[in-house]
Amino acid sequence: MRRFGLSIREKSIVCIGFMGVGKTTVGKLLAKKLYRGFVDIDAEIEKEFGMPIPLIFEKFGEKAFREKEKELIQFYSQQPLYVISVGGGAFLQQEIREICLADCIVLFLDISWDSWKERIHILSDNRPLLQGQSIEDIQKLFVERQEIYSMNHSKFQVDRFEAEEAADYLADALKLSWEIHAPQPG
Ligand SMILES: Nc1ncnc2c1ncn2[C@@H]1O[C@H](COP(=O)(O)OP(=O)(O)O)[C@@H](O)[C@H]1O
Ligand SMILES: O=C(O)C1=C[C@@H](OP(=O)(O)O)[C@@H](O)[C@H](O)C1
Ligand SMILES: [Mg+2]
Repeated sequence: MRRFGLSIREKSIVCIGFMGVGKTTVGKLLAKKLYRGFVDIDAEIEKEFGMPIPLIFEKFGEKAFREKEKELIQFYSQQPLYVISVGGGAFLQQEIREICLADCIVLFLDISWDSWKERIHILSDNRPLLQGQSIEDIQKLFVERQEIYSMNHSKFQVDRFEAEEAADYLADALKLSWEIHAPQPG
């Protein structure tokens, strides 16, 4: 069921963006800085299936993964005061986009292709959509996905920031915007 009437301070923050941009890492740090709960949807999916993501894809298929992803995001997006890191493909599903954009603060972590390429060697192992793909195919996916990430409330370019610095900046910026949007006395 939907919760209505959450103030901007209470709404959960949903981190979106391409695989490997740092949604899980930065989201976790941000939650700590804002004294919020943290949930990583991929980690929850792994717990529910009792196996890592590549095995879920292999045994049950991407469709089953996406169904569980939707179910969990529909639940957590209705909880107040979380930072929710979703997988890079979650926003492909219209129902996920709509519920997150309606009820949460959607934060797009963006990165340039040149910076992203430097991370590829640490990413392929547990990301089935990167496995066996040429760099050209991955770049195509990267470019195609920009359109779904453009549906956000706020965007942060992570390229030149360490995860800790990015979380610091984001926590300060969010707190400032909450001050600005706070109801004025009288
Ligand atoms: N700002 C950053 N600078 C450098 N490396 C980062 C940064 N954020 C995350 N990483 C590293 O990139 C990898 C992917 O990060 P992760 O948080 O899992 O991304 P995502 O959840 O978006 O797929 C991890 O090894 C992480 O340590
Ligand atoms: O972009 C995607 O379709 C996916 C991204 C992954 O999460 P991260 O974005 O956290 O790597 C994970 O959900 C799964 O491998 C599919
Ligand atoms: Mg992640």
